Amino acid sequence: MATRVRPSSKRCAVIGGSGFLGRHLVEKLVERGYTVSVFDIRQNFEMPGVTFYQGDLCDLQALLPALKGVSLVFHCASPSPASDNRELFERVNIQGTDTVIQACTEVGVQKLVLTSSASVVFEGSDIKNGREDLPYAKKPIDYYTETKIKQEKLVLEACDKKKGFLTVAIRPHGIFGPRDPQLVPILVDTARRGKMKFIIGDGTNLVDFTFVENVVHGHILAAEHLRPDSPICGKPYHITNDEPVRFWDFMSEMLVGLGYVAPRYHLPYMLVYGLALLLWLLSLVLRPLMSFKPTFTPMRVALAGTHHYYSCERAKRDMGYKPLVDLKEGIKRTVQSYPHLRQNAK
Ligand SMILES: NC(=O)C1=CN([C@@H]2O[C@H](COP(=O)(O)OP(=O)(O)OC[C@H]3O[C@@H](n4cnc5c(N)ncnc54)[C@H](OP(=O)(O)O)[C@@H]3O)[C@@H](O)[C@H]2O)C=CC1
Ligand SMILES: CC(C)=CCC[C@@H](C)[C@H]1CC[C@H]2C3=C(CC[C@]12C)[C@@]1(C)CCC(=O)C[C@@H]1CC3
Repeated sequence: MATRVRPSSKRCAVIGGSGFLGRHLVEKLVERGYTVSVFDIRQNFEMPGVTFYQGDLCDLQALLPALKGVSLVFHCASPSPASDNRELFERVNIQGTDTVIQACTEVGVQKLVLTSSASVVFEGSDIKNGREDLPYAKKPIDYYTETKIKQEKLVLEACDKKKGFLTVAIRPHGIFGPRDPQLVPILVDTARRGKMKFIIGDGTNLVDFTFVENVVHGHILAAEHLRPDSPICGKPYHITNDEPVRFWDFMSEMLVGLGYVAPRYHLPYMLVYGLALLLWLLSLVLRPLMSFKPTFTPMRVALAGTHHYYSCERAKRDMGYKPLVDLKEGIKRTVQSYPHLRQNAK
């Protein structure tokens, strides 16, 4: 049993704090006067007011020192959604999250804020202004989503006012911004390989893309509203830019901002989805012989060709959430932050 140190309300830990969202969160917390412990499998920056603990969150003994004396923990670590390693997702997102809860209880952490995902309700068909009471996906579209569902349930079910352990889950959608390792880099890579010429479907599908600083704001508001008398205990909250946008308009704006040509030829959604499914099956069958990763996975095609946007009314009502940076400004800041990904960049 670990010894308990009296937790300070301005001391917090960010698990996954070296990642895209995690690092933005750490920077904002420090700006707001928090002392931060980062726990991550890798360390990629240094900052005054931040102590690093390197380790695997599945390892209880490695986690305990990082959480000791801390009253608030943010858990935003996950394997990349681009992976298809089922065992890794189960180990990190399910068993690892169980270990995080165990570590919090052992050292007397009072609040746990989980970064979940709005995709926990997404099954590949349209969601328009979806609220948090939508049922979890019965047929999750990939292992990432399947394990994010189980992870969210674990964290919300662990909320126990009597024991003084309060939890909440933030469900962002399509996070973008400076240093994002996924959306813009994958988009640019696809464009550079000449594969961003086509619009999947009629191009009118609306989607949420959320600027990273708004996601950070939602996390901090949740942490600061998490009290025994608060309605947010044990509940999930959508955090979005509250500005659903056509998926293909958003992608085109990013591409054109970086000097690439916007996609313009339309392809039928079902045709592309069918091809993506076929390629994915082929990659599974051929795995013992050769490894190839299709760019257009069934998940990405579904995300690119359907409506999926979510209401953040509950976050507005219960924690006074309002996006701080609008989509136009978010896109501008993101484009400016990637000079090396511009067309013609050396
Ligand atoms: N990006 C998005 O659009 C969305 C993300 N989310 C959620 O937000 C969270 C943060 O995502 P994002 O910042 O994009 O992801 P990142 O991959 O940038 O950050 C996750 C961090 O967690 C680390 N990590 C992974 N496995 C472990 C482990 N076993 N022990 C300790 N650290 C580990 C990663 O290290 P390494 O890189 O070496 O694996 C990385 O530093 C995730 O929970 C994700 O599910 C939700 C909705 C949308
Ligand atoms: C069609 C194509 C190749 C577009 C390139 C952009 C995509 C890589 C992104 C578009 C929507 C993004 C998204 C996620 C990852 C990156 C995209 C597929 C998530 C799956 C990340 C993790 C989540 O929790 C949900 C996200 C939904 C949107």
